[in-house]
Amino acid sequence: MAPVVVLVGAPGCGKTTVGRALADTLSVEFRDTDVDIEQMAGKPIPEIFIDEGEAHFRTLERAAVAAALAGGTGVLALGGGAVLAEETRAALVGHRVVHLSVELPDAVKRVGLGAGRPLLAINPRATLKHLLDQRRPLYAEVATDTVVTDGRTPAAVVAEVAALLPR
Ligand SMILES: Nc1ncnc2c1ncn2[C@@H]1O[C@H](COP(=O)(O)OP(=O)(O)O)[C@@H](O)[C@H]1O
Ligand SMILES: O=C(O)C1=C[C@@H](OP(=O)(O)O)[C@@H](O)[C@H](O)C1
Ligand SMILES: [Mg+2]
Repeated sequence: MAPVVVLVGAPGCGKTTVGRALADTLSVEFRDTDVDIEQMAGKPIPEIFIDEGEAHFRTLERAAVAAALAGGTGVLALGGGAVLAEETRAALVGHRVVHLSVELPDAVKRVGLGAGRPLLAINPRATLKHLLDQRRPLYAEVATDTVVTDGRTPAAVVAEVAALLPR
């Protein structure tokens, strides 16, 4: 069975937060490929970046996304960079994919100075701007729906995503 919904979007758009709450609302399981990658590697994401580098992380991520899509968990959150892989974009065709969109001001506020995102460890604002510019077309390419998250609470976003799903 396919996941009920796959969430994509930039770091800080709320994939993990909204995904977990949405899964609760729908009484289905929640899966986050970042957690799966950490389990595969046996270490946190920042350590994978430090020890093996981003390319290795992306290899693990492609495998984690493919396994999770085949696994059929209810709500599936991807990492923000998963859509960079052509293979992953192709694998998402036919799934219900919701892009949680966020623009720079809210993304910066939300990711703050948190240590969990190695790509944003240096100059988070400039890096996020670059990531958003590079990835916006890729999120649009894979998404079946887009839900705006700027200035909205996670609960409001959850309700809008839930309303898109078949009952
Ligand atoms: N709609 C929202 N409004 C305000 N803060 C949010 C919203 N969605 C998520 N957050 C907060 O932003 C941070 C990043 O959210 P997270 O779910 O980890 O994003 P992602 O998984 O997309 O990177 C968390 O601290 C979370 O509580
Ligand atoms: O944007 C990215 O390339 C990344 C986003 C992170 O996930 P979130 O989007 O959940 O923060 C995580 O997969 C890793 O740090 C790389
Ligand atoms: Mg996340």
